[in-house]
Amino acid sequence: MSKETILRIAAKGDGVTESGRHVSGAVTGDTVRDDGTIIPGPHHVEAPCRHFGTCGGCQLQQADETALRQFVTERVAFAAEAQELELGELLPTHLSPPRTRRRATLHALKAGKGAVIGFREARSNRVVDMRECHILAPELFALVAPLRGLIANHSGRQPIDISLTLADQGVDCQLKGFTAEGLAATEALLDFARDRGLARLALDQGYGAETLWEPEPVTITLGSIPVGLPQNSFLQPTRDGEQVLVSDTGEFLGEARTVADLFAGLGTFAFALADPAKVLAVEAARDAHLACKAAANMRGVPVHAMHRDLFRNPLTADEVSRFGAIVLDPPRAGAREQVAQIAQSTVSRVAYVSCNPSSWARDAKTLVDAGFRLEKLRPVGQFRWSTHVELTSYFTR
Ligand SMILES: C[S@@+](CC[C@H](N)C(=O)[O-])C[C@H]1O[C@@H](n2cnc3c(N)ncnc32)[C@H](O)[C@@H]1O
Repeated sequence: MSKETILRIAAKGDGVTESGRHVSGAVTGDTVRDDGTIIPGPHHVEAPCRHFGTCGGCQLQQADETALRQFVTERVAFAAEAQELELGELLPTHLSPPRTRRRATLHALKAGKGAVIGFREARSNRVVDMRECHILAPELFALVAPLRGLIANHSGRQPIDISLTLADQGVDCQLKGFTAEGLAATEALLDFARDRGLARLALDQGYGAETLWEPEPVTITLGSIPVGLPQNSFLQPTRDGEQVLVSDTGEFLGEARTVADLFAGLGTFAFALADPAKVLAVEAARDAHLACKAAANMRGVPVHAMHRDLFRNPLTADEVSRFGAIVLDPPRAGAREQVAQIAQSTVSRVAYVSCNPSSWARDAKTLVDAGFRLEKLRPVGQFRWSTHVELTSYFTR
């Protein structure tokens, strides 16, 4: 019987052999027989979590640190190669450690007299009843058992989505699909929030998130500025990952005195770069934009927040040309329209942070065709053990 070696892990997490065969569950260095049997190689480890294989939260726990790092690095490097981008320096890949995820959406259902709570199974609506988790920050995981109890005692039977975010004051928790009818139900929720020391508890009963409990305004500190945290706003998934993204952009653009932060969210990059730089922070989500604006005004930070849809109404080439540097961190679709304007501008320094190597590579090609050089590129894996990959990059001309 012939055998083949797994050379790399492909974008969706399968191992791939030299002949291009995809093998689910195999990692770099494994051997696979004709009948599909995987003979574990030096990078194949026992998954740390008992739920691995059923839980849809992780795809790559069978890969050791070296194989994971190689996967994240190659995802980014291959995307660059596919667009024939010439690279100055590939910076070391950053992987977030276990138990650092500071935001997650879990799902829950009543089951018999109890309840199940956890991530969904891959490609299924079934919820895995989470008894351990190696990705969630301990503050989030500590709420899983109490939430199971809360939902078990609840009268409704519809599925519930639970969004958890670790904010400055503790955990911000939103329950979607959880109905609280009557005073006793509301009091039970308030007791829960107080006893668990929640920073905020909000219910979405079909009319948007309504806050039940928020003893002091919930914030997230960006740079050194506490910024109000609106419900459902974007936040980098791990604190250590955010630090790498922020420190890279600071290093890339450190001397620029005027910066436009595009797709700015709450101001993750804007507040880190501001003072000495003056920063224009452009964002389409209204709540995030207002939170950024209020924090900048209250603290007297030189961040000017602008509410604008950069897909339909990107900063024009003339507007872009007024800045010493641009940082952009678009959603997964990338920033085709905005990058076309940057290409036509006279700006010469661009830091591009991305959560999708493919759309990034397409946009990077537009920049390179306009005379930019890709100076630096760093692969980043904040979603440890998953196939989501991020990166920082720096372009000059
Ligand atoms: C990947 S997040 C980055 C946010 C921020 N830079 C950070 O690191 O926290 C992308 C941001 O782009 C915003 N966004 C999505 N579509 C947009 C559009 N068409 N115009 C402007 N901003 C948009 C989202 O609301 C989100 O805040």
